[in-house]
Amino acid sequence: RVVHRRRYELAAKVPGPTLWLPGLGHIADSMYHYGLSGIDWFIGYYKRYGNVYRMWIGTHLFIVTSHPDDIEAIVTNPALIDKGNTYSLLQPWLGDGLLLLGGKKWHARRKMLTPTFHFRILEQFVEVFNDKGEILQSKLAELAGKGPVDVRPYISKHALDVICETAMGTAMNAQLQEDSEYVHAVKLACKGVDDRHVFPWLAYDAIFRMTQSGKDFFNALDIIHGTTRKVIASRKLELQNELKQGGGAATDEGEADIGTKTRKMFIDQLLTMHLQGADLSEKDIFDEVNTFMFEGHDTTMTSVCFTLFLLAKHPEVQDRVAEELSLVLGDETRYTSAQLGELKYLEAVIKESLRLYPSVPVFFRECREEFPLPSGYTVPAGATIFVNGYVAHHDEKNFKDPFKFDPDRFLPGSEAKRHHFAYIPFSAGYRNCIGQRFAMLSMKATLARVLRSFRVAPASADASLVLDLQVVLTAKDGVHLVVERRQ
Ligand code: HEM
Repeated sequence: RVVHRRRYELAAKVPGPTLWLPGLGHIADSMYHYGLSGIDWFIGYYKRYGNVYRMWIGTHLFIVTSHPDDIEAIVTNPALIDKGNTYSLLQPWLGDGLLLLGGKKWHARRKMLTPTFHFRILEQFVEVFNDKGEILQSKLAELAGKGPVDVRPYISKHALDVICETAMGTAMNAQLQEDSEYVHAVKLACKGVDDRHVFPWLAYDAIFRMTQSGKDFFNALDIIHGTTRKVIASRKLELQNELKQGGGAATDEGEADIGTKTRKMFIDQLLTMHLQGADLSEKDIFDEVNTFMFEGHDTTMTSVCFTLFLLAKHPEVQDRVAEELSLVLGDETRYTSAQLGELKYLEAVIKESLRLYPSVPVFFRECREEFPLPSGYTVPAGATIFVNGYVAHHDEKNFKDPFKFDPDRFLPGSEAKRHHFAYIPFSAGYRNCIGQRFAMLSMKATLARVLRSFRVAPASADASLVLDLQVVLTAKDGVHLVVERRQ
């Protein structure tokens, strides 16, 4: 009871909306002011209350901050690595994968998985990016000259093909099939998670299971999990045979030897560790593969779509990108990781796009003990810290003219001028995105492929996007672009 009283006392010192409907707290207030979905309330609340404010959802307290000093103190604090219940809706899909793990288990797993994202391994994925990119290129060629079209389904299938091949070593050929059961299942599973975020009563399993969305969700998980299980079983058999023949030794850097073509994907690296006696069970591998599939698909897809939209709206920037591409890539049709590394302007464009439209705009930390924030307020024990990167990215204290698309902000040399924790599309500190370098490389490869061959334009001069926060930040009505062949 003392802890509760203290929580209410500390919460009362933090600004926030009046609770005029007990039990519904923030939800009622944000619906009243800003509607049911969308993210307008992020900026709305920032304007009303500043960088730090409180929210009650039911009886649970959230302290929201977008202050870079607070963000730094939070993400670099080893006592603040647990995420609590905020991600529990993903549990049936991802189990105890890295994204959801906490405490010592997370520490050990993170240490074990870090080498699987070594740059030497990522370099080999460029071949996959080339193969899948060529298919995307041929699909977009069919759209050229045909007027505005929603490019998202094309980019989405491409992203799925890339992650299936790199995470599971399996070609799903989503781009080549009209009706893939697996692709359909991934879509339904994402929709189920989205629905549960938008309609809070669906968070209760018993209610969710009675709805069509819930039935679709659990059927979809059966298909997704069944596929992961099958792939693990067959790759394990292959690896066991290869190990018997003397391959697959660990290198002195502790990473799995991925010398042969069939043994380079994430799943093979995890299975090699498992077979060599690491503390990584088959169930752990199952959860990690599902996590990579989930984290590595929608995030990059939505970011590529936003970047294409921004380039369509800013032809002068698109021309500069095209110039850089022709300078660095010449007539090459298969790109190398070294060439992709040289595309500094394209990199600045992607970073600026992630500033304006971060795929993962917010994240959470569970606060078990009172935590004083550098900005002045104290987070009570038992509250959840809500880090709002979206607002930090749109705060004029951090970025001049924050709603303007200006990739020059991210050209080499410019970044040193601002607070290191004002820009956090991949989070930062202990629990930053383990797939960050993979994501940047794959997005560069995709955008280079598209923009080398095509010019994109908006569907109309005043085209704009309605943002929606689903599992990731998305454009609610798709991304409609005119695609033309580049001469
Ligand atoms: C544009 C693309 C991406 C963005 C913006 C992004 C962003 C993020 C963010 C903000 C987090 C922290 C989430 C939190 O603390 O709750 C995160 C974590 C994570 N990301 Fe990414 N991500 C991207 C792509 C990827 C890819 C391609 C992969 C894997 C192939 C991946 C795997 C993960 C994993 C496993 C975690 C959990 C890390 C941990 O807790 O130790 N992400 N990502």
